[in-house]
Amino acid sequence: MKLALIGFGQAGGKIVDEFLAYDSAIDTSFVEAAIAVNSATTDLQGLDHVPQKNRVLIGQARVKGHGVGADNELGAEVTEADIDEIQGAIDRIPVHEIDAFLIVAGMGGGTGSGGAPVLARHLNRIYTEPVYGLGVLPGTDEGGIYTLNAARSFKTFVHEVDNLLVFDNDAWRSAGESVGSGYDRINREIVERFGLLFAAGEVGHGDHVAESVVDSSEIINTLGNGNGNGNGNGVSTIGYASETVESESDGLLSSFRSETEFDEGTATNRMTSLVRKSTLGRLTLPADAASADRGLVVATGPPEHLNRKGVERGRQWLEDETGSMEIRGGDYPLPGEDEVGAIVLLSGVTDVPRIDQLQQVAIEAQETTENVRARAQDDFASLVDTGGELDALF
Ligand SMILES: Nc1nc2c(ncn2[C@@H]2O[C@H](COP(=O)(O)OP(=O)(O)OP(=O)(O)O)[C@@H](O)[C@H]2O)c(=O)[nH]1
Repeated sequence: MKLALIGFGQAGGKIVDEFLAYDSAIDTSFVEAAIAVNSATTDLQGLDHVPQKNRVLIGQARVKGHGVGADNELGAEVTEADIDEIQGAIDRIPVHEIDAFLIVAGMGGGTGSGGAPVLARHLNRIYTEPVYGLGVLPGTDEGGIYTLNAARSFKTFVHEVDNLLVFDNDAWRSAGESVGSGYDRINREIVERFGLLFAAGEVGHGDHVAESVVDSSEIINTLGNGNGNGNGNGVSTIGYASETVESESDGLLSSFRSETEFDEGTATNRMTSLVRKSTLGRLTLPADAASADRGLVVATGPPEHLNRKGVERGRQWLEDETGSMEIRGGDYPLPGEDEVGAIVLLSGVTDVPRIDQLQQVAIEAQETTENVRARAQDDFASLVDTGGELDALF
């Protein structure tokens, strides 16, 4: 499917940058346009792929290009004030050629966390195309303010978008990695999963006609349709699993194999177990698959290793697992690749322990912050209080 990507804040911009690198490395282009919005000049300068003219600096009057310092209320305010600047960049996109907007943001900071929901509301008011969000949750070790920001942003963002796709940094961090290299690796993981899904809905592999290619409308129907007012179709998470196979260009063995020798049973069993692995393994946002409302299974890999029966079995398994009748399935053929994979999109998940935990910690952080503020005010008052015996200068 064709997307207009908008990266909000530092994390959002870096992930969109990575999407652009991925999009040009594969031969199915799903990025129609990419914009980066930030209140920090240096973050915009650090991007490699987003075109210069599509980098929008907001909040200059308030923060002079220095960012909002993890204050997401300020992030929302400066976005509101400078929405015309962002609209100016969006006006250059041929919106009639896109299937959806995707706003990408880290939810723990200030600019993306506060600004992304404001932009989602704005876009949903103006355009009929669906507006999706890709929200990144902070690690649990980042501290109270990031958790509080993320919980408040999540609560707001989810109602302003047609679906909120979520990636949890906490579930994907590895011990012993520096923050910088950790994010680079995580960003590649993000882009591989979401990129494969969006590219699947944009198949253009010439004469390789798959048995049942996934269409962008199937992704949109799974995520939730744009009805012009956002209106929350809930939260989505993605699973992915793959296995190396021998591709047709891999030498003698395969060159002797004819169409009729295609091992239907192996391909079917492989795909069924990949769908299970993908659903029950590490999701972008860990969640109980049984709580999903809708789902989509996409089989990827060399067309000679994909069969309709495999997708159908995987789809049926997911139907049983979720108890949902709205599980779609299809192929994304990748000629010449040596991996067969299964992407599982679970939409409308409600059993998400990480969100419950995030909200709980955020409520505690909010209470602590209020108490500390109140105490600090009292302490300050008593610090300067002289019992009325000293006059102020003016
Ligand atoms: N996956 C991923 N997460 C990131 C990356 N950079 C930051 N984050 C996460 O995103 C959160 C928000 O950080 P930023 O995107 O830097 O914040 P911002 O939106 O630019 O806002 P301010 O810096 O406060 O103006 C952090 O708490 C991290 O959890 C990144 O490159 N990849």
